[in-house]
Amino acid sequence: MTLDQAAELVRSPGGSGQEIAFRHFIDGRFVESVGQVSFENRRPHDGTLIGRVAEGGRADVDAAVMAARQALHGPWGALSTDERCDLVRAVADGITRRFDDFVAAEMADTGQPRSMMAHAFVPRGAANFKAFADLVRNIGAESFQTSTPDGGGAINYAIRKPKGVIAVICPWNAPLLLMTWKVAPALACGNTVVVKPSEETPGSATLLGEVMAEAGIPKGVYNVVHGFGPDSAGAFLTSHPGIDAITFTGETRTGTAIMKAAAEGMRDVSFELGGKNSAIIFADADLDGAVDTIMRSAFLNCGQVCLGTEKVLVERPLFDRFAAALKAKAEALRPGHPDDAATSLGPLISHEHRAKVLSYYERARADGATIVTGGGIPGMPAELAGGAWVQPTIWTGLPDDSPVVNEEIFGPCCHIRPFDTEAEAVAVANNTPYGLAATIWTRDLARAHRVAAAVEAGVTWVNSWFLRDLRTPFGGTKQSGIGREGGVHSLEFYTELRNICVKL
Ligand SMILES: NC(=O)c1ccc[n+]([C@@H]2O[C@H](COP(=O)([O-])OP(=O)(O)OC[C@H]3O[C@@H](n4cnc5c(N)ncnc54)[C@H](O)[C@@H]3O)[C@@H](O)[C@H]2O)c1
Ligand SMILES: O=C/C=C/C=C(\O)C(=O)O
Repeated sequence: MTLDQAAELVRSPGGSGQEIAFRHFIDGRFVESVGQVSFENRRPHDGTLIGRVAEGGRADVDAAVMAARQALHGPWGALSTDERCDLVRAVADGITRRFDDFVAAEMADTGQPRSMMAHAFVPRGAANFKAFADLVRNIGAESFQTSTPDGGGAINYAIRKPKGVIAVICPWNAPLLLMTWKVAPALACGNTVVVKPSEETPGSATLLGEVMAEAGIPKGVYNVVHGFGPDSAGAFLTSHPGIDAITFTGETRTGTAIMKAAAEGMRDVSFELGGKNSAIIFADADLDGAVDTIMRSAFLNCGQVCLGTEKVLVERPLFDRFAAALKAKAEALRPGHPDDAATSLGPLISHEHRAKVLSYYERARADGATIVTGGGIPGMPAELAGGAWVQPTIWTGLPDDSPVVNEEIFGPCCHIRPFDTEAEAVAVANNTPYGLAATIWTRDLARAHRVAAAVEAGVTWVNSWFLRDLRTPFGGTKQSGIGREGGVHSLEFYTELRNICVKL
């Protein structure tokens, strides 16, 4: 298949009625699986078939890792930092040029509204490549003037070398954003990558292969192998001896499995894992601002955002007004076709994931929740009835030990709980094995700083949410992650720092 054909197939997500073939992208070419095995890819908003996805076996993974190794020691490894960063920047320009194609691919794969994809998630694809091309081009390295007993002195200086061939394992909830958040720094630092997109969302990673070729990235630098996790491309990739490091975004329990694979051969890992994030809203908060923002942090992307809020803690004097205001806004959300401008709520990624979310809706009932709104499946028009739709849902009154307020649901739902003291709010927020994100709402900035430092989260927003400065350290504490990526912190993972001492 030529690159143009692949673009055409990915670009027209079923518009022409033809099935789209998502092939691997290995050594600069779109290829079928050696074993000719494939699986279905369906649209989450109506269940219709987008096409079939090649399922990578060991031979496909091996071919991709070999291509990445050859590129590393070939044309890619021979480039100067400036030449490499020029090419990485060209990828950002290529994504911008193909913006509509990426929006189409992400809408087809996730069912999310065009407005969200176009304004929130897809722009980050280009932004990620731009940020790291500019960072690596301009970053220096540390050195020391060292005293020596003979008085002659020495100079110690550090150099950064790429780690090698990086395995990039991606989730389905923000496919382009999250994959490029890893691929951009990996390439900018001189590595080569083998990407394993989620089985749910093959489109944008496949399309990016075309953009890489158009940008002049040498073949073998960026490779994509589709498939599943266990006993499939994911597990074959993370256990491949030719992989030098693994960056993974996904569920915490998957991280455990991947960490075991990484131990063989002592490969370094960078993990962005699950969360059960709290919003702490004090009585002096800007009520409208808090409601509008929690609406996004609880329901954006149909609640499928790792940084999203599922535990809402409200100081008692504000509790009733906050709950009523959030209920009204949630009930105004409109589920619908991703391309309908009136749509403000997309579906969940799959019927399998919907069954998981609905099991928590049932558990909330069993645990005695007051259902403020939602709790089931919305009535949808016939043409959308096959989609993985759920109602945005708000509960109050659950006990602190309910799984609904302790386990990650990853759906459009949240529990609102009153609190009376700052210490109580912090204790409830921290009562979780996760530690990914939190938001704090108060006009008392001394309290904001104090509570932000007390909450066990890798990322905390005050009077805001999901404001992202790509230079900041990003990652989870506790069981929400290992390592930090963002700005210079990404260099710590994607390069090996070596120290050289020269006797003067
Ligand atoms: N911390 C963050 O920044 C962040 C961002 C987005 C999503 N997430 C988390 O991701 C989860 C949702 O994504 P998901 O359902 O795709 O996660 P998942 O763990 O089910 O799958 C993620 C990826 O891992 C692959 N995989 C699964 N088992 C594997 C194995 N044994 N070996 C190798 N690869 C394997 C999958 O095929 C997929 O590509 C949520 O828990 C969410 O919190 C975290
Ligand atoms: O669903 C989780 C979103 C994660 C976002 C990022 O990793 C980011 O903003 O870089």
